[in-house]
Amino acid sequence: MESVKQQIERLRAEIDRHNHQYYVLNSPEISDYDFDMMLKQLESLEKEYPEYDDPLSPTHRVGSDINKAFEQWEHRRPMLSLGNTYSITEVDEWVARVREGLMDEPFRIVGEMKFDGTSISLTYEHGRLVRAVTRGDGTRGDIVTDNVMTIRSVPLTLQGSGWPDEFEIRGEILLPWKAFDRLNAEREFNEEPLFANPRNAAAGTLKMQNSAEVARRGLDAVFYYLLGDNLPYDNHFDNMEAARSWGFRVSPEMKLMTTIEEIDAYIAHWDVARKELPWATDGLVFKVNSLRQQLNLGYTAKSPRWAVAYKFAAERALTPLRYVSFEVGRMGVVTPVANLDPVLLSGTVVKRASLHNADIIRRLDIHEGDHLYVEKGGEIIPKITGVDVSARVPGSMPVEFVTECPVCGTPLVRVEGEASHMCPNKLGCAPQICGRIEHFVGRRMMNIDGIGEEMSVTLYENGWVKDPADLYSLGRYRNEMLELPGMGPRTIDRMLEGIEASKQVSFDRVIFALSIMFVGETVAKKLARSLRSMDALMSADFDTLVAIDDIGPRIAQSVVDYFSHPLNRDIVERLRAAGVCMSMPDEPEGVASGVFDGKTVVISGTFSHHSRDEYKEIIERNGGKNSGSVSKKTDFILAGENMGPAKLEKARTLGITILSEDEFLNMLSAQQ
Ligand SMILES: NC(=O)c1ccc[n+]([C@@H]2O[C@H](COP(=O)([O-])OP(=O)(O)OC[C@H]3O[C@@H](n4cnc5c(N)ncnc54)[C@H](O)[C@@H]3O)[C@@H](O)[C@H]2O)c1
Ligand SMILES: [Zn+2]
Repeated sequence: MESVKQQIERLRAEIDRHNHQYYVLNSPEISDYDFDMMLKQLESLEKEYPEYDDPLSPTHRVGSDINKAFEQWEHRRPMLSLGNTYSITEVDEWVARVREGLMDEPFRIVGEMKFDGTSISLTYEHGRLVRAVTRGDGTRGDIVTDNVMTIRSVPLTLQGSGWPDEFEIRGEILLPWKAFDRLNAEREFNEEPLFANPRNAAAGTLKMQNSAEVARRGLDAVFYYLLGDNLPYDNHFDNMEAARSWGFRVSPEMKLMTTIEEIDAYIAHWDVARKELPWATDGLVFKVNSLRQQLNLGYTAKSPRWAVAYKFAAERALTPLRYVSFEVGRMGVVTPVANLDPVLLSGTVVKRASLHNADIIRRLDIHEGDHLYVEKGGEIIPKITGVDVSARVPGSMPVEFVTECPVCGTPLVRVEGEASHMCPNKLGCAPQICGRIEHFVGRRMMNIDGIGEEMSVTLYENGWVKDPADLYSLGRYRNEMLELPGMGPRTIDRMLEGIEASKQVSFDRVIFALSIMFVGETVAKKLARSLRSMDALMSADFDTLVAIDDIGPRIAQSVVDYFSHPLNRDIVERLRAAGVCMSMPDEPEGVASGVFDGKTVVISGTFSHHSRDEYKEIIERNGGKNSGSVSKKTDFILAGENMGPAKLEKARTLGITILSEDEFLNMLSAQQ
């Protein structure tokens, strides 16, 4: 038997691990509800056995999102979590505690949405944004000013009047449902792992090193706390209205209330109505309105006593597993899918849910015919979260991951260090071949009209197209194609015209179209821009590839592997012979003037003449190297508007030359 002490230690270790998965890796393994229950269990054990308490226990701390790639900033006022409840009774108990704490003084409560994103603290001085910091560990957070500045709904300079000379405003960075769906569709298409929910996607995006990519993803922000020494009002509600008038997005669903009945009605209303909001919410937050009363109630180590979160339970259903199917993607990755008895969840019928990989099947310990819990909370992708073991048929066998490809029968291999199994028969396994053809013709690759998933299969099954290069000689099967039902001359002509037109598609998209593992749209662009031709790409060795910005060892190895295969080289040669574009056009202007030869340049802030990415290219074209952080090795800083003060400070101490946008452009034109 586990002793209480052992139990406490086990819970702490488990919770620490889940915190890391959630805040740092942005890929939670268990539901929020299960996590919260685990934490509550630890809390009550620690309360019951205070002799085992430990100041480092996760019950006393805020989960940390600190990432070593960023500079940190110490919060002037700690950023805490919120006490959370899952029932109206617990909200009622909180109201009673507030009443008691305020010694029966009358008070009002503000109800608002609990936005499901990641917290941010913005500091404004003289009406200008100077700094954006994540919650971090509550005491120190990561400086993410550059990324936050890409969010259009964050005012860089304030409107109206009446703001304090210096103040902090806190809120949530969110990825609206629409942007989330688009991002995941894109990732699915590129066979990249999907984000479990908009919260993880928002948190992951905010921590990216490439602000242009952050801008592209379409983050948004809503604000819900104003802090400072000279706030305009003595209460939360009016301060938020003031912030709204300065240009901040503040939740329009805020409401002032006094009774538990009103709170109850507010919960009942928003439990349903929230589904219409453009972004994910995971509950409601109730706050005491008066700032003086907030001060009187104070804080615990982890959360304010004057606020509480009411969390909506994720919708969960129990349904029998019919069977597990194994599906082969274009890269050969085999994905297990649970096929379920259809069940209604959050308004949609769920029939299938990915089980991701063998480890997850084993961890859930799924047996044939088991009843599975399916959840759809903040996440739109249904997720299997557990098994109802009590309903298990005695003697039923655990679900085993297949050892051979379900389509071509080739024994599967497991790539070392990866969770996935692959069918290595790249050149003979039908779903992989059809998947690659379908990818090749896709809108963002060669953009060939008239060929989709079904047509790819038809072309392959009839032996007309066995790889993407075969498309360019498809015309010779015109007569045979005409014999197929549903294939009129117009359909065929449209296809052939689309194929002809695809020869004009730019080189970076050709690289993306090839289906090289880990080479998505962004990576393809990087490769095209720095290597400039197919010949250079094909002959690039590992070292050449990893030296390119943002190309890591995994991608580099995959590119080398791809071109080491004679059949892939053959495809490329046949594409070349067909007239497909094999290089980037020559640079029209500013060919390597060498102003920045061998110099390291850091770009910071926002610019008016070119985008940050354009400046990066200009620097590279002129012999320089871009770097994300200021260090002794930095030669120049190209400083735009609103450069982060921490960077500025560091640059000054190190004596680095700071160039304004105009100075930078003058330097270039002087050389030409
Ligand atoms: N599934 C897992 O493995 C796992 C692991 C760790 C944490 N979690 C989840 O994260 C939660 C803990 O995270 P947390 O500490 O960020 O707490 P929280 O998300 O429960 O609540 C605090 C946060 O709510 C946000 N918030 C949104 N709207 C708000 C508003 N109107 N007013 C004030 N704050 C608002 C703020 O960012 C604040 O930091 C847990 O309850 C758990 O559900 C899950
Ligand atoms: Zn196969």
